[in-house]
Amino acid sequence: MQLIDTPLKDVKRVLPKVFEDTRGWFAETYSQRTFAHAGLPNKFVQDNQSFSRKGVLRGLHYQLGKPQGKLVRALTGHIWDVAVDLRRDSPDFGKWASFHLSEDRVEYLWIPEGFAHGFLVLSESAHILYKTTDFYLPAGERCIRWDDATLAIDWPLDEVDTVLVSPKDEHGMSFLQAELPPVGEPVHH
Ligand SMILES: Cc1cn([C@H]2C[C@H](O)[C@@H](COP(=O)(O)OP(=O)(O)O[C@H]3O[C@H](C)C(=O)[C@H](O)[C@H]3O)O2)c(=O)[nH]c1=O
Repeated sequence: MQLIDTPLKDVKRVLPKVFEDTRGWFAETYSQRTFAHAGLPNKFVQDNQSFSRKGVLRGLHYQLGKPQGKLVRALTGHIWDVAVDLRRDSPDFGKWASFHLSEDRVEYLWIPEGFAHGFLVLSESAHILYKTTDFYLPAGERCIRWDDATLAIDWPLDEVDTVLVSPKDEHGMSFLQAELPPVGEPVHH
């Protein structure tokens, strides 16, 4: 398994070893042992999967109270995935980075607790699978608007005809008003 650093401290691209043969390919896409050896968290308690059509934008979401580290993968389709560092004690506080996740490459994006996460679907549709390090806590859910002026994320809107955002996300907070994770959030794995 290969780990690749990203422009954001602690966000990693994770590429499991792929065994190709004349039939196709096989990969151990998750192994508690392999992740532990690589120094990645290996205690995931929930798997999520969402299906979205082209132009759907989900995010920017994070959770207070039970902060969730996320291991994100595109099973089908192609997304423009975004992580935003909300950790006030991080040198990358307020910084975002984007990543192409697609069915063409067996790749996870590891996004630690303390980040907001979102994605835009660029393909006709996409199935996104992600593992989380803590359970869903509806009362702890927070949303920062995808088009927040301070973050100024340059979503590739020219690659989609329309953008479909949930009513909840339409009413997200601005970055400057958002209730941010407490500093030094206990990171548990
Ligand atoms: C996140 C979640 C949602 N739900 C229920 C609550 C709603 O009735 C329904 C859809 O939820 P929501 O509209 O929040 O789904 P997304 O907009 O895809 O939210 C996710 O989108 C971004 C990209 C993320 O990184 C988060 O994992 C998550 O916030 O599923 C659950 O039952 N469990 C869960 O863990």
